[in-house]
Amino acid sequence: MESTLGLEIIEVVEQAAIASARWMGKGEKDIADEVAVEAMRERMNQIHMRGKIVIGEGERDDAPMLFIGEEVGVCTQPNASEVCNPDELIEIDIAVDPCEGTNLCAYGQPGSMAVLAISEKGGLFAAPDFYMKKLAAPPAAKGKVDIRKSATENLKILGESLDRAIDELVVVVMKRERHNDLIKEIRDAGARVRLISDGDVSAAISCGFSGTNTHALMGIGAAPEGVISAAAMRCLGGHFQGQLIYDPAIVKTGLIGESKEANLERLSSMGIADPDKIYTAEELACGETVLFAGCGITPGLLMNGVRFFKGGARTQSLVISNQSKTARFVDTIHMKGNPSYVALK
Ligand SMILES: O=C(COP(=O)(O)O)[C@@H](O)[C@H](O)[C@H](O)[C@H](O)COP(=O)(O)O
Ligand SMILES: [Mn+2]
Ligand SMILES: [Mn+2]
Repeated sequence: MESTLGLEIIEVVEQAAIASARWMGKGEKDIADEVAVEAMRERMNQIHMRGKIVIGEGERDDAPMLFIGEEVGVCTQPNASEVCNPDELIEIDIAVDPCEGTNLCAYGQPGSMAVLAISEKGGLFAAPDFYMKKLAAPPAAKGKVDIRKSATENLKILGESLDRAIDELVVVVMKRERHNDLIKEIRDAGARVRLISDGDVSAAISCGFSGTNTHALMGIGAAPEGVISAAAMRCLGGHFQGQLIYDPAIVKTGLIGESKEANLERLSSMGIADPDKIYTAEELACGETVLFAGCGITPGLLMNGVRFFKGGARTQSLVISNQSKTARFVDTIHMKGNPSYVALK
């Protein structure tokens, strides 16, 4: 699966990022999202694969989305067996966020990316559009930090694991009212906090790479993004844990169903027997083959954003694979028509 898909999915995220980047800074988050969805769908439907969308972020805020259950790829067509070889007919699951950080894109802020994760059927946790408490940390701290522990305890463990003083640690937290106590605790423990308005996928994955000056992600973000982050962190050998949050009183932004009771019922109807379960990266992305792909829309810690020039655009993408154990940064120039020059800078 990996050898054929690895390169093609780069183009899927590249096309989504280019489409979205045309709307960068225009204050139109829904359009930036919609064009990314369309570009992603169009490019995915050219790939010889039998794909099913298991996470299509967008339900929560009525954003345009690739809907859950949607089949994508040439081999989902009725005549698939005539045009696809048997390998390509194996069903694969796909989690997408065509424009992760729509606000960041719409307002020209760093950290917006087109992202997706792929695995064989059943290899990705079909997370409901709920919130998720998350803890991401570098590989050296994997299995040592624990979401059940306090931030103070985890910072101590993190410092020991990374051989750093606590005041040399940077923790990313989303700037939300629900995190006020957490932010205070991290600062009181001596670590530094980088507050972000959106885009916790980039923050989580940055923990998997040294040199990003990002040593942990703590706090509550969206569950679908948690699964995509977990897929990347599983491939990188980093630490990721997630716990679904179903109580609107904890989330405080209000966009989480009607009541705690109704949310619990919804989880149970989805077959989630233990709503408080703490999932590891290996449980959220449990497939034998797991691939993550992302392409920067606006510049971020991991990748450059899309840069347009007269004859096209230049993108930077990242594909991470648990099979080949590679994190491949891909720098691509997309030529439009017959450009009179190709800009390298
Ligand atoms: O920033 C985010 C928004 O994603 P998108 O809708 O694709 O632009 C995500 O990184 C966050 O994980 C998450 O959606 C956010 O935490 C939602 O929380 P809130 O704004 O408090 O409802
Ligand atoms: Mn998102
Ligand atoms: Mn999105």
